[in-house]
Amino acid sequence: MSEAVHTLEGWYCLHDFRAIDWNIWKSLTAQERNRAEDELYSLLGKYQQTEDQKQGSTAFYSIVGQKADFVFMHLRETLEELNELETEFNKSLFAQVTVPTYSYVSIVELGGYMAKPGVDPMEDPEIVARLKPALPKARHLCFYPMNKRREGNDNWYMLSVEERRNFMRSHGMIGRNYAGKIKQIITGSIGLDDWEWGVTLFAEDALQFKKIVHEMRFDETSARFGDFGDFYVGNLLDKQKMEAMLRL
Ligand code: VOV
Repeated sequence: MSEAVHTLEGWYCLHDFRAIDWNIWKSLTAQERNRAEDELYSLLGKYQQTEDQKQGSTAFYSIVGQKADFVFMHLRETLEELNELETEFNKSLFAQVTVPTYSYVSIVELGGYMAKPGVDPMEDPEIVARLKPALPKARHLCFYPMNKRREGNDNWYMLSVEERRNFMRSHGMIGRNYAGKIKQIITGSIGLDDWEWGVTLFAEDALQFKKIVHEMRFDETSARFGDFGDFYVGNLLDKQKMEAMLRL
């Protein structure tokens, strides 16, 4: 039996991917479209208020390609609050022109491989800020779920904690090369959704997503043990950008 790594958890996370049914959107009257947009923007205003009160955070991005048109990434203290957000949006007029295409439920996680022994991390404001972050408003977002492989000799969970710590050290060395270029939010989802982690990356330059995933792919941590779900990539949205996207 290998020793489980101690993890720290922060805010719960919901990635809510939606497509817009443009036929329905175009079939509405101008007045109905205005009402639907007003509701959406008032919800965005509420999300910003929650963020200003440090009670959570929401990232709002368009998604390029056919997998979705936009994503809300919500962080909140409890699963109940995420449920309330989802239901409140689903009841909105604007939701009636959207189609849910994917969602992911997880929780902000910091692994314990690099933890300083004897220090209570929850006393460290730095750590707490990383567990309950204000999500970046970077130009681009990339999301994908991933597992650590459990197949034959490539079973991450059968490795000793020493071996895993060494792998994660080399992973972290690569990651550090992207400090200032990529902000990563790792969310754990074992027991919460279909993969073991959600990886959400923020960058001003979308090419950096390709650079870091490519470089990590050659590192044994990912080369041997990384299994990946679908990738989603997109661009920062705000009220003005959404108005332009929705304008007929
Ligand atoms: C953008 C930079 C970046 C940086 C600096 C970075 C650093 C670190 C450190 C120091 C640690 C260990 C924390 C601890 O345990 O103290 C981690 C942890 C983790 N990472 Fe990471 N990662 C980055 C980026 C980064 C990427 C791009 C990916 C996807 C990997 C790929 O192949 O697509 C990733 C994955 C993970 C995961 C799934 C975990 C948890 C693994 C576990 O088993 O617990 N991560 N990550």
